Amino acid sequence: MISAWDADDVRAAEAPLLEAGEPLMDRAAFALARQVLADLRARRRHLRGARVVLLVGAGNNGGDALFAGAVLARRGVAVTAVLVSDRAHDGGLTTLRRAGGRVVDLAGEGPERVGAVAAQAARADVVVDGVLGIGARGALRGRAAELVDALAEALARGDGPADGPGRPWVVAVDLPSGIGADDGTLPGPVLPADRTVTFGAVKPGLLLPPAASRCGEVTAVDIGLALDGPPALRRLEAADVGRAWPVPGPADHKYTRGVVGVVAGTAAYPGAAVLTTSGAVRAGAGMVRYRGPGAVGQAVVAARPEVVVGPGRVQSWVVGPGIPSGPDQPPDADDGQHERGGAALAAARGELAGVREPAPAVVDAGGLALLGDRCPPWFVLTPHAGELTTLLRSRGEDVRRHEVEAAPLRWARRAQELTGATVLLKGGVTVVVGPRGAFSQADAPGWLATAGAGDVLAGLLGAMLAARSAEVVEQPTLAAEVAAAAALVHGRAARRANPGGPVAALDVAEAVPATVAELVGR
Ligand SMILES: NC(=O)C1=CN([C@@H]2O[C@H](COP(=O)(O)OP(=O)(O)OC[C@H]3O[C@@H](n4cnc5c(N)ncnc54)[C@H](OP(=O)(O)O)[C@@H]3O)[C@@H](O)[C@H]2O)[C@H](O)CC1
Ligand SMILES: [K+]
Repeated sequence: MISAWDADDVRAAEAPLLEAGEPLMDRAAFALARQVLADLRARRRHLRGARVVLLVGAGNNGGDALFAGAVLARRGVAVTAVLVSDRAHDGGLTTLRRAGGRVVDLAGEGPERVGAVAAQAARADVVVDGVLGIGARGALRGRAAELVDALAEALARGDGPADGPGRPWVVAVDLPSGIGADDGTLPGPVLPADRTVTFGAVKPGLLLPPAASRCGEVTAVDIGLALDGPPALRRLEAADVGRAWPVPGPADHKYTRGVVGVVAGTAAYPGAAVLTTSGAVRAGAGMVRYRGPGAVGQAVVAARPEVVVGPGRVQSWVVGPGIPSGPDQPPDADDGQHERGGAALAAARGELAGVREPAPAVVDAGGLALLGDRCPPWFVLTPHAGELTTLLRSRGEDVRRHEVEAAPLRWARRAQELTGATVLLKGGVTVVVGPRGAFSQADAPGWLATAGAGDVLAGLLGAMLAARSAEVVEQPTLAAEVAAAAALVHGRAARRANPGGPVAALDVAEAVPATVAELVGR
């Protein structure tokens, strides 16, 4: 598992060590230099003649870059520091100069110099982005923003090193300058990195969309910080999911393995019912019960003979895939699924006569219109950005889809606050927010953005929740972890279904058993 802490928590952890005179910046700078040397060696035969340009801001982020540059200069690398602010770390500057590094004071020169300096940086083997770290406030501004824009243009133009691979390798110091360290937003220009060397702890912004796509490979460096509070964000890895997977034993039967109730699909969208039940069956549900129109039930059983059509005891519900909602639907467009879904959610709340205990519920697509005011945390909503926007607006938030996509953690958190449910926001990177803490999962290939993939995820998640039904109802934070695990399995199944190529949603469901076997077998 990867844990990420907010910038303030990192600062609080740094403070006592700085007080005690611990050389945190030296540790950071040496680790950064070591990584840049390794990256240089991977890109060219000899260090001699290699060129590195440091983009240096006003604070300690720039300090890290300057001290690291001095280490490189002492190894024979031609190092140039470009100062983008009227201040720079004195000690770092002195050390770099003593080591033979050059300094260009771009902040002190006119804007006409920006293009030339950007062109010089574009010809370097490595550009080290040391403009801003966790001290950033808002979008990159001033000469730093001008230089990042000009450099991005030069790179897009194809400028690159004379004697090395096509373009400079960009290494971000602590984080790409200008991203939201805690929320992963991109308030302004950011120089995309090929690698981010982050110190003390991973910051949430490195794992969250949209900023995560600008970070490249994240290398975390231990500089001796003790972060003992709860992380702001976590990312499950394969081993975490394999360890937690409920492997059945000789005493198990379908009810201990978990029965999933599925209310999905309509005569107009029967495929969603097949995909959702397939996801549940292939994830190892003890049994799947389908609720819906007769013709759809027949299509489901034809595709998945394991599925039972009709009512009965369940340990989790999946409500909504393929069920239309919204004001522009003709009244009978849902084929009675709104009523069935409403009853299922009442049962999941433990509020339906004759139902013994509440059960976790996955609420997707048209099911989101059936929620009522408040939900228990064992309800997992699985909207995409458009559905989340509709949900938020229906609860009084004046938000647009592009704003949700620009700040997914913020708006998934808001939806969790407004509904009480656990929220899994689907996207290239999946963000899950529970009553305490959040997850970000980046397991899915872009190929998974295909019709029906969300239906398979809903069924897969339904089976995983059913397998731990009582636990999930008792522990309010567990649903978020199970949802993050489902996103990991879903993404890995898509990769397994057709590595590096297109996948159909049903292929993803078919690949789930082998994916789970590999995780459990680790
Ligand atoms: N604390 C330590 O000893 C260690 C810190 N590490 C590294 O240090 C940075 C954090 O350094 P800090 O000096 O706190 O802040 P930054 O370097 O990130 O930013 C400093 C200045 O940048 C200016 N600023 C702020 N926002 C913007 C913006 N949007 N655009 C342009 N410039 C901006 C601001 O200067 P002003 O003159 O505008 O006030 C800031 O003062 C951390 O990320 C690590 O890299 C070590 O790694 C560990 C030890
Ligand atoms: K930086």
